[in-house]
Amino acid sequence: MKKFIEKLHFITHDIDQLTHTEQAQIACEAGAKWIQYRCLTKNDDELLEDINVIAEICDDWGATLIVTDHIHLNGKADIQGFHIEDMDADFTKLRAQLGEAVTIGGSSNTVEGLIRLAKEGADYAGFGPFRETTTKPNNAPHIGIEGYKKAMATLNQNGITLPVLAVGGVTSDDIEAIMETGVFGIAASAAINQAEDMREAYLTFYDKIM
Ligand SMILES: Cc1ncc(COP(=O)(O)OP(=O)(O)O)c(N)n1
Ligand SMILES: Cc1nc(C(=O)O)sc1CCOP(=O)(O)O
Ligand SMILES: [Mg+2]
Repeated sequence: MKKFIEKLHFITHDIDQLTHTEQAQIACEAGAKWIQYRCLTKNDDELLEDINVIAEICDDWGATLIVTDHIHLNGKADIQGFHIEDMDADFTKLRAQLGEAVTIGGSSNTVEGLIRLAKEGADYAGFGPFRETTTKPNNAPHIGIEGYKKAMATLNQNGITLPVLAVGGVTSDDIEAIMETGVFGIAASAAINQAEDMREAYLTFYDKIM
């Protein structure tokens, strides 16, 4: 089932300045239509407490709520989908488990990984890191502008239309060049939620992507 996927995904994160719910509220008030709640530090009760508040915010503002991992919470709150961070996860099995209506996104560091995600029925994929990210430092090579261009050309040659989002260390200054590579959109966290004015930062991203 083809799903609507937004071009700009805002990812919440454990930061000192703002709670996850505050981040979702500010992003939605600024126009966000896609919130990925990424919290890997709380127990289920605490997660559901956050998720129920964020789901209401998303409902009020017409935004899609995606939860990172924690697929056991499916059906326990008004969650539209899950972003699976395990790059080895079997998406065919996940689809069977979660059903057609649930949006399922995956991550990859390679074009081969993107092709696998597409074949296994992922609804979208985060492809990164664009450059170094402090949100989840990792050792994967940076994709960079040329990497996105090459990957998108390969996907096109193979007739793969999976929506690919650039992720990892993206700032508003990068948006134009990234979007010119042919990726579908961008997912970002730190450049928005750690900006001096989060609302302003979200709006800058939004204006440049849309
Ligand atoms: C849209 C989107 N893309 C990528 C990620 C991060 O996923 P991943 O890099 O797999 O996660 P870590 O293992 O680095 O935590 C995301 N959350 N959303
Ligand atoms: C959770 C996560 N992992 C990423 C990776 O590239 O592995 S990017 C990312 C979230 C986005 O991060 P930013 O704060 O840099 O926008
Ligand atoms: Mg990562």
